[in-house]
Amino acid sequence: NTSPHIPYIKQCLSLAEQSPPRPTNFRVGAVLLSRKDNDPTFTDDRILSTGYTMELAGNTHAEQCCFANYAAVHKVADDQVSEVLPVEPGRKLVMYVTMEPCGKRLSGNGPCVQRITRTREGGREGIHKVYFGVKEPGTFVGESEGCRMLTQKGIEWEHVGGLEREILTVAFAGHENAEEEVRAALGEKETNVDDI
Ligand SMILES: Nc1nc(=O)c(N)c(NC[C@H](O)[C@H](O)[C@H](O)COP(=O)(O)O)[nH]1
Ligand SMILES: [Zn+2]
Repeated sequence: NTSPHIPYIKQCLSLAEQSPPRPTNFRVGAVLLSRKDNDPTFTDDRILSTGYTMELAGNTHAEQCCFANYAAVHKVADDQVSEVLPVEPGRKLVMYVTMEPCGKRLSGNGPCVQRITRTREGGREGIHKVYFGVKEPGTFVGESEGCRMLTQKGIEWEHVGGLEREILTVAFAGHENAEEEVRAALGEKETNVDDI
C-alpha cells in the first residue's frame, strides 16, 4: 500500500516535466491544497494552485509560480498572496513539492522558504506543512538549509520517499552530466567490477 502522499508527489512530478530544462537550476513541480483536519484518506482535499520551475516569466521557482498563480487568480500582487489564501476553521494549507524548498538561491532571488513562511504574516495560519520527494542536492548551494529554516519558523515538513530517482532524473534533465548527478544525488557508490 503506497502512502496517500504519493499521488500528490506524482502530480508535482508531471508538473516538473513541463519545466524548460536548464543547467542553472532544477526542474521542480509544486501543488498547494487545503486539507480537512482528521481526514486520513484526504477525501476532502481542495487543490488551490499549481506551479513549475520557469512556468512564469523570469528565473522563477515552482513554489514561487504556485503562489504567483494563486495571487493572479485573486487579483493581488505576488507578495500579497497571504491576504487571499483561504482561512477556514478545521482545514489546513498544505504544499507538495518534488524537491525541498530552497533556503538560498545562487541568483540571490528570494528563497521559497521565505515565501512559504510569509504566508503566516498577519497572524494567519498560512502554510501548515510541506511535503517533498527529495532533499535539495548539493549542486548549487551545498548542504540544503530549507528544512532547517522551515522548522525555525514552526512550519512542519516531511520527506515522502519512493520517487527519488524519477524526481532527480526530471530535476537534472537540463544539466551537462545529468546521469552522473542523479547517481551522485542518490548516494550510489560507483559499482566497480569486483563488486559485481
Ligand atoms: N525547490 C526548488 N524549486 C525550484 O523550482 C528550483 N529551481 C529549485 N532550485 C534550487 C537551486 O538551489 C537554485 O535553482 C540555484 O541555487 C540557482 O538559483 P536560481 O534558481 O537561479 O535562483 N528548488
Ligand atoms: Zn525555490
